[in-house]
Amino acid sequence: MVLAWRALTYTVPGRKRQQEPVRLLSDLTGFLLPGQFTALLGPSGCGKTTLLDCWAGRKTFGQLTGEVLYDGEPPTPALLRRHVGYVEQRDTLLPMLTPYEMLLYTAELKHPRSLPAAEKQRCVTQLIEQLGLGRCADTTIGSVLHRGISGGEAKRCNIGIALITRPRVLLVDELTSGLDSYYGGEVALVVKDLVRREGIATAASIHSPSPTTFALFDNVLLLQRGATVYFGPNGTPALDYFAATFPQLRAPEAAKGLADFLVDVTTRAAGDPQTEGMFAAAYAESQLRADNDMAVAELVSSRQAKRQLAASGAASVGAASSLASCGPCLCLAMPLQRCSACGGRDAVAGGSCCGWCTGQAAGTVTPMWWGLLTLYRFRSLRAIKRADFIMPRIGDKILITFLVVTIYWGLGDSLEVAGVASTAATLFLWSMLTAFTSMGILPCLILERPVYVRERADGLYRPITYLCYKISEEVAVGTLPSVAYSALVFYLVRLQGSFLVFWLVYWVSMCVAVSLTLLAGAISPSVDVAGAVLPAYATTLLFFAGFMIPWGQLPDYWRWYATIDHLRYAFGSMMVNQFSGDRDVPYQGGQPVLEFYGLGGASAWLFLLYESLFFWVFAALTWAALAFWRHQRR
Ligand SMILES: Nc1ncnc2c1ncn2[C@@H]1O[C@H](COP(=O)(O)OP(=O)(O)OP(=O)(O)O)[C@@H](O)[C@H]1O
Repeated sequence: MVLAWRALTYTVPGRKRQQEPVRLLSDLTGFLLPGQFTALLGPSGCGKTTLLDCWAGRKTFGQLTGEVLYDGEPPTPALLRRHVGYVEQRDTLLPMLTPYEMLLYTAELKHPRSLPAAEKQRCVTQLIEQLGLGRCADTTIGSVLHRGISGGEAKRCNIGIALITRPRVLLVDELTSGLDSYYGGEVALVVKDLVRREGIATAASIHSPSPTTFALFDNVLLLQRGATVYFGPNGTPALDYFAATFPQLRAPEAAKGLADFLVDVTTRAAGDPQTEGMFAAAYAESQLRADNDMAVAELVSSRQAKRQLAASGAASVGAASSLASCGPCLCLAMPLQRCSACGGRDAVAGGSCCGWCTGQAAGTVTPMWWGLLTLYRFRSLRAIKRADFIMPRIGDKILITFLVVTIYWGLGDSLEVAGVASTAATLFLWSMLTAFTSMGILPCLILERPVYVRERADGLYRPITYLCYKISEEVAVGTLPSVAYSALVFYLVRLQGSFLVFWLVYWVSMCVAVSLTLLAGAISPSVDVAGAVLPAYATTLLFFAGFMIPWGQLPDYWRWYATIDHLRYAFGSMMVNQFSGDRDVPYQGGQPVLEFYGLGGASAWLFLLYESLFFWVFAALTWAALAFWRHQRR
């Protein structure tokens, strides 16, 4: 596949309204050819990452003009996901997996489900070998706090993720960042080897490569302030160009130290108003630019002609095979037809499919249930073995259960005024417990956001799949222990009514708290913001739950808030369960208990139903935030 770009310009709005838009890329033209390795070079801030983002279709704002063409055509999101591997600057690996597991996990979600498991394992083993990851294949990736594989191995693992589907174009940001010259060279060598062997069109941005590493690149694209300064072959041709165009510069002898020379002169020139635009202007006027423009025009038209030829050939094969469309969701018909939309590789021209059954229509190659299964298999099963995952979910509840049981031991069946008051306090405490303790899961939610953003952009799963995975994981971890805490509190405090209702209220509150916490995590830009917003919101709920101020004593203008306070339904349901029937005895001022708390005539089951509605509302809002709210502006 050939990647070509023509007259590419990218501008972002100025920081203040009155400010002019800022041009980050100016009139760039060039191409990446199969099997060639291109270095993206230039001073820090010259626009290397911006250009990679534009090629990979990852820009979320700003104005992009000009053309980015893959084999002569503007790319579709499906083409970018399938044929373009993008290794971003920042590592986005799952710390609890090993490199082998990380690659296999990605393979399970990026390859069609129809590809046999043995074939996926074979692809991963081959990649591990090609990337030289054999020695650390079974070492945990780790994180800053728990060291695992080295920085170079992590970089190679990230490159492996981009190579899983054997992309035709590979884009790598900061190929050697954070690595010493030896490991940087090693990573570059591995990529070079793959590029040549697999015929991948590859570009990598790089800072201060050693001469040996730089010599691995076939071409150089040198940028300065978003403009091309040089685009052409590496080595002597680059030196010759600079020597001929700028005889006043003292070029390094031969190609040794060429990368440093190029970056040094352009960086120095960028600081001097007299020489700032000199390099870009010279390139724009040069024969080299004219040749590059012509090469791009030829490449684009020849690729377009080739595609048209292929399309007309495919149409005639399709007509001859007379395959019927498999139509909407006729999943069972697909293995027989192996239609192009579902099978990808085993395409038979002429077949078509709605794609829902495979997930293709939603931008993934696997259906939702497969995505969920893979997330459980690779992430949840490992997470539940870790103390730092389990403790925030269980430890705090054990402590609160211990306190409630030891403080209110055996008081739950008392109908004295003091007994009723202490039981109401116990039920209030118990109904609000999950709203506060669920906050323990916030940090890990926000910290894994970069992984979510990358995996979603790579088409591994949809926001709904991720949401269902997160909710079900939390609920699954909390359900069994919830029976234990509820039973301890219910029977040891000697609470009355139905244990089933008591436990169900706790369980539904836990589900509501999970979806609320996920919502806070999804909309908050950082752990700090989420950590401030969520407790503040939960605290407001306490005032209107019906215990601190009974419903009847609430000012009229605050009743609306009590109506949308889910704790009110949790507390109300527990109170009705505890005090209905004979236990609804006269309480303060001679009023029956339930009437005093504004619960006269209320139904425990109906309140439970109201409370469960909050779960769906918060979950729907979380889905919308995951799908449409972009924290990353790039
Ligand atoms: N959203 C934005 N608004 C304004 N300026 C931006 C925005 N995004 C990037 N820039 C600026 O655009 C320039 C190019 O940024 P980019 O990240 O592409 O540089 P780079 O060459 O990759 O840098 P480095 O080598 O240090 O990673 C920088 O000066 C950066 O500050």
